[in-house]
Amino acid sequence: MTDAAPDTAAGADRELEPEVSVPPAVEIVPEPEAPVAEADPISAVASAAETEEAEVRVERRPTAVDPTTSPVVLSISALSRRFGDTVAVDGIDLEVHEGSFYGIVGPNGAGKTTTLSMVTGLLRPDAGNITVHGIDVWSDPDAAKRSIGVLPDRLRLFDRLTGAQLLYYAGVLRGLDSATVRARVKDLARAFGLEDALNRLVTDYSAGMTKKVALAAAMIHSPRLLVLDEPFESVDPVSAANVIEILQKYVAHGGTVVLSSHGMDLIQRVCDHVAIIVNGQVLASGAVDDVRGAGTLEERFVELAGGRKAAEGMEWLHSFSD
Ligand SMILES: Nc1ncnc2c1ncn2[C@@H]1O[C@H](COP(=O)(O)OP(=O)(O)OP(=O)(O)O)[C@@H](O)[C@H]1O
Repeated sequence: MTDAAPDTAAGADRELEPEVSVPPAVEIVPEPEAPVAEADPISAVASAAETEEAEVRVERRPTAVDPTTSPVVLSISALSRRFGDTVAVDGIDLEVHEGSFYGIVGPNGAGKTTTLSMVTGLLRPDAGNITVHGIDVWSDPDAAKRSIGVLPDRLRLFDRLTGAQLLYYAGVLRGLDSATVRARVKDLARAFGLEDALNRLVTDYSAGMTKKVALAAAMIHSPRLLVLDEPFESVDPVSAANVIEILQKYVAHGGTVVLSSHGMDLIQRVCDHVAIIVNGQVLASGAVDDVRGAGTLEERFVELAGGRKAAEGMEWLHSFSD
C-alpha cells in the first residue's frame, strides 16, 4: 500500500475530468489461480452495466472452485471483543474457503460489524486469531490487508473529493499505476451506474450512491477477499442486482466474498455458506441449505434469534393525542 504511484488525488481530478483515455478491458477480478468458469475474464463490470436489462432477481451460481473443499482464505478462531461491560463478540470461530460467497446474518447488535472490523484490521481484538491467506491480520497487517478489499460500516469517506477523485485515490493508494486506475474507474463507474456522478462531490451523493462508490473503491485493486458490511443497505433493487452479478463473476473466478446483510432472502439465494451470529456467538454455520434445513433461512434465523416480540404495551400509539 505504501508503494503508491506518484500521482495525487488532486492530479486525478485533472486527469479524469475531461475525458478518460481507456486501455483495453481491465479485470476487476483476482488473478485466477483456479481454472476459470467462463471464457471471458470479466467484463463483469461491463456486462453488469446494462442496467435496464439486468435481472433483478438473481440466484446462486456455480463457481470455479468448490467452496467446501478449496483452500481456506479466512480463518477466525476464538475471536472476542468487549466494549466496557458489553460483550460484542464472544469466541467466534469461522472458516471461509476460496471461491465462497459467505453471508453473515444476525439481529441488530449481534456483533457482525465488530467481527468484520476485526477481520479487516480496523479494530483490535481482545483475544483470538484471524488469518487471511495464512497471514495473521494483527501481527502482519500490511501484508494481510493487501489482499483484502473492505466496505466498512458507517462509511467515513473523503467526501470532499469527487467520485472520480475518490476512486483514483483508492487505486493509487493500493499501488496501481495511473493508466490502470483510470481504466478501472471507468469500468466501475459504468458497472455501478455512477458515470454521470463521477465529477460530483461524494458529499452530494445519495446514500445508495455513496454505498456504491465505496464498494467500487473496495474492489479497485482486485483483491482476493472482499469483506462487505451491509453492501446492499440503501441500494435500489436494480443496482443491487448489478452489484450481485459483479460479485458472482468475481467469485466465479476464484475471489471470495464475505458480506453481512439483513436480507435473508438475498443471502439464501446468493450465498453458498452462511453464519448466524446471535449475542456475539455463532449459533449456526455451514452451507446455506444445511443451515436452513427444511425451512427458509429467515425461519431458521427467527428461531435462533429468539423469535418476534409481540407489540404489547404500545396501545398509546393508536390513541392519537390530537
Ligand atoms: N465502539 C463501540 N463502543 C461501545 N459499544 C459498541 C461499539 N461498537 C459496537 N458496540 C456494541 O457491540 C455490540 C455489537 O455491535 P455491532 O455493531 O457489532 O452489531 P451488528 O451485529 O453489526 O448490529 P447491526 O445489525 O445493528 O448493524 C452492540 O451491543 C453494540 O452496542
